[in-house]
Amino acid sequence: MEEKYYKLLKQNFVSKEAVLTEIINLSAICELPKATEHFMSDVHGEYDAFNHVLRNGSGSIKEKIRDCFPNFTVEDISELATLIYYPQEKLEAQKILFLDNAFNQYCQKKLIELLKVAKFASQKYTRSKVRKALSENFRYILEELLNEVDATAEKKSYFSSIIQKLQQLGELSNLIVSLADTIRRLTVDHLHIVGDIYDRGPHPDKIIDRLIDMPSVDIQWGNHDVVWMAIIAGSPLAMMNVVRICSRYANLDILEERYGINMRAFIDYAERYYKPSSAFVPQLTEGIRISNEESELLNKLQQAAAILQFKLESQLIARRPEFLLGHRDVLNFIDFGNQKITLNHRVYDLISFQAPTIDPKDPARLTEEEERMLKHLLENFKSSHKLLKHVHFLLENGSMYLRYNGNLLIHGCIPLHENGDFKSFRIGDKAYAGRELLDFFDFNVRKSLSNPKQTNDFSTDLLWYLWVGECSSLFGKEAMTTFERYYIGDKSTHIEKKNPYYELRENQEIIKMILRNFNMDENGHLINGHTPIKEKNGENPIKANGKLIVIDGGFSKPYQKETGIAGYTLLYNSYGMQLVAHQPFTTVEAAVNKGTDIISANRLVEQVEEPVRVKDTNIGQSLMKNIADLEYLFEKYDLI
Ligand SMILES: O=P(O)(O)OC[C@H]1O[C@](O)(COP(=O)(O)O)[C@@H](O)[C@@H]1O
Ligand SMILES: [Mn+2]
Repeated sequence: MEEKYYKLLKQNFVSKEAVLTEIINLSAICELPKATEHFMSDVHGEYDAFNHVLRNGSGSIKEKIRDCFPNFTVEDISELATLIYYPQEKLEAQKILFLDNAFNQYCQKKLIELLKVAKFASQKYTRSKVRKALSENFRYILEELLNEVDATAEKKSYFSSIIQKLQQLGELSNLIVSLADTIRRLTVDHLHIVGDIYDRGPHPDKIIDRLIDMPSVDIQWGNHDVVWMAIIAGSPLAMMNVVRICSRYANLDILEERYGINMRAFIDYAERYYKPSSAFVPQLTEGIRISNEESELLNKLQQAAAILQFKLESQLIARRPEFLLGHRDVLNFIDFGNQKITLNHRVYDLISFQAPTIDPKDPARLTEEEERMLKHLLENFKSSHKLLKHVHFLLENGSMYLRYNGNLLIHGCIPLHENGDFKSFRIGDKAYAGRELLDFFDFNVRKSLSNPKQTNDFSTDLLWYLWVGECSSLFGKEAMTTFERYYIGDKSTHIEKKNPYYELRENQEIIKMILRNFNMDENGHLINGHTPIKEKNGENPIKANGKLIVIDGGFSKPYQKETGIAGYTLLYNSYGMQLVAHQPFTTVEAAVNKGTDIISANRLVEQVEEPVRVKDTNIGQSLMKNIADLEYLFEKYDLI
């Protein structure tokens, strides 16, 4: 086996010297500073804000400009940064402002500045990596220009002749756009999305399209992602939940326009059975207006989806006693005649509870019409090419957790008992806890999606458990009180009690224990999303003596009034980790025309004594293994 392996390896090299060259090349890469990782989470469909933070690299671009041009004023930095964030829009705005000649001069000046920044940003990469970051159309010209930007006097005319030619051919603007893209790509090397791309905001689909085009990205699934994935895995229950949330946040466009799902039959059904009710008034983001008619329709759709969700959930609870969700079988606790419900031995009045299609004797039963409609609608969802593409992207590039460069990334939590022990989830005679539990969930997410035709199988049902279950690492609460929030006035029933993890995670010993359970070094960090940090109440996103960082992006507009800011993102480069706080994003126009940025503060999480090098990273570890193999090959070259 060993021998075969080295024979194969040898085929990649024409000579012993070629092996040596590769060893030198890889060893040099290992000594380079570690590239920048960017962490975002809970983007919740807010494409413009997400796109802005992606473009400004949470402040990394401005930092590069500052380091490259120490004499630049704040205004100079902001000007150039805007051009790098939004090159197309910025150039168009400048064109209107200037006469032709002045515009050309502007372009020339900016091109030189951009080349200098690009050269500066490429310092920590190999030439081959920089070449890959240049757009194919302009690769040769850009390489020339990058080489010559600091040209000596005799080469100056060569440099300017290239620029003049580009100007004559009307290509200078395109080159600037391409160079700005390269700078952004060189500044942030890898992106982590720590869950919750979907729901509440209007454009999750655009976010995923953007992620698909990114060179290096991974995703840790959030509860709001898994519930969309569950639809493609065949769950009508997850589908009703998604329809309910889309109606609640006036986002039907995602389904109808973007994913091409025909909602006609469902709309018809909801119109026939439901009247608007105050608990179901759609939640609108500030500044968004809809007509009364639309609002009433969304109201009825939300009610219809909610009732169907509760029926299907009741069926699931009955067929999965092992999920221990019996106490959440709300429809079975209702006294329909008196419009009351008994929860935890207490009786509550139901408010505006409309259930026109429920048979009190068998409340979980779907009517024939509902059976047919749901079957049809599910087929519709499952034949949306775009949705399939997006879910498969999430599946292939995502996981329940990720261990990356010493850090552990998890959207929600690790379920714990109050005493800090791992809380286990029992299925049959096996109990899963900690890392084993997350591996079990991960395995079943993949299994359910490999059998999309099965709708009631264990794996598909488990995806619903991930949405509402007490031992779900994505939910992290005792129970989801959707029913109570809609129909019960007593607010104490609305509370969703968090898993003890959320208190215990303040303690660094707990985080170390979790890292050990994941077979990781205690020096690493745990990175979470999921829970908005209420900065205005003084909550600190850096916990457990710096070992745990919560980066709920707070992008979700409806939640910004609670948090007081638009949330956090994280950067990890060769100098350490920085947490970045963001203000709410306004519009692209304001960003382009006024240079409005949304970064309010950077906070150092940890500064390393020695800059982290590639050899200290995951990629570095595998490069070192390659080097060891190549060294062996080099030594025995003539014998193999
Ligand atoms: O405010 P909304 O959109 O009705 O959602 C409330 C529900 O969202 C949840 O907070 C889950 O969503 P998050 O993952 O964004 O926290 C549930 O616990 C809660 O019942
Ligand atoms: Mn979440």
